Amino acid sequence: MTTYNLALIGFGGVNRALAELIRDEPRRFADLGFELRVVAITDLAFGSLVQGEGIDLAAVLAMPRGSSFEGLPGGSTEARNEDVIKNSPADIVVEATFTSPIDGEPAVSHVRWALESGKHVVTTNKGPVALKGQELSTIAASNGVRFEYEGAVMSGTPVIRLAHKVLGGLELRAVQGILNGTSNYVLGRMEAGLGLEQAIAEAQELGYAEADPTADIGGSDVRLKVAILANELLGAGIHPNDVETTGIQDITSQDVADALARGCRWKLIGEARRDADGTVTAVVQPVALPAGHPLAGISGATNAVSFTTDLLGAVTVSGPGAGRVETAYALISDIIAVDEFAKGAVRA
Ligand SMILES: NC(=O)C1=CN([C@@H]2O[C@H](COP(=O)(O)OP(=O)(O)OC[C@H]3O[C@@H](n4cnc5c(N)ncnc54)[C@H](O)[C@@H]3O)[C@@H](O)[C@H]2O)C=CC1
Ligand SMILES: N[C@@H](CC=O)C(=O)O
Repeated sequence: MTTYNLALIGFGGVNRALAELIRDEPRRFADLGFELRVVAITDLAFGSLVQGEGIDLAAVLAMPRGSSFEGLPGGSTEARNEDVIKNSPADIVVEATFTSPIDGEPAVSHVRWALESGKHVVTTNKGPVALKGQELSTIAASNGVRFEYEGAVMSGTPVIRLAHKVLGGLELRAVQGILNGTSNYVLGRMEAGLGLEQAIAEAQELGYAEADPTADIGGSDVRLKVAILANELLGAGIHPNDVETTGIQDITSQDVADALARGCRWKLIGEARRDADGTVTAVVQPVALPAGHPLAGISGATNAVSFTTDLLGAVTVSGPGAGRVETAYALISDIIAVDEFAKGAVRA
């Protein structure tokens, strides 16, 4: 049985959910042909912890936020990310710190340090993928390791890998969908009569929202996801700033009620489309969809994306777009991809 040593960078909702799965369900991984051992954790709130023989996850998960790893063997008060990423005995670095829609930092540096140290990276962080994806994938390839990021779009619902593997041989012409769980949840709660702020607070409590929820409501989270899909699937080579973006911040309770009265539902739609001249146009905007539209019935934190293809027409995938456990699953699917690569490399 292969054992992969993990370094968890960021110990918030998603990485804690992954740690809980490793603690509670080792059989799930054994059935996949490997076991997972967490040898390092860093977080701004806790500091750093490196224990090469494996960290007692039950003990660290029981530590309240605000306590420190200092005092534990291999522990320190500060999140010594660079040292831990470069020098801990991890095979796979799991990056789940805050997403920065501006420059992707510090996650871009975390990913780069790991790949240049010959460590695989799995991440749910959209910043490095949307802003430096091509560069980081090139670094990964030249170091013989994987850079995997399925959770960057639609949480654990397979989108990127599915489109690459299962829609191969089709010409993709456009991608369009609901790509932010928080804003979709909030719009649904506003339909039920809640105010915007109250609905956002619920989404935060449920673990859907970004650390700064204006990224969800203002559209910058979807902008990153549209840029990722446009670059990955349409070969667009665009920057997130190329995606014209309007969020739902100006949609009022009255707008929501008026739409419902007309049989419509407001949705935040992200889209990238290849035009006749070959260029790709990408846009994020709220749209009041008629009830019969396939995306109108997508509710709560569920997301959906529709691929427009030449031979099949529209192919739509729907599933969770946010959530701690759901997103931790994306990391597991990435680790499976790393394992396939590692075993394939061994066989070769
Ligand atoms: N929660 C969700 O549904 C989804 C989250 N994501 C992405 O996954 C990432 C993690 O999400 P969550 O766990 O929900 O966020 P979170 O806010 O619960 O956790 C992030 C953790 O990272 C830590 N952190 C921030 N900067 C750090 C630094 N420089 N060094 C060390 N630790 C640092 C914070 O203290 C916090 O504990 C984010 O980038 C988010 O955009 C992606 C898909 C879905
Ligand atoms: N905050 C995001 C989490 C996933 O990317 C969302 O609500 O969709």
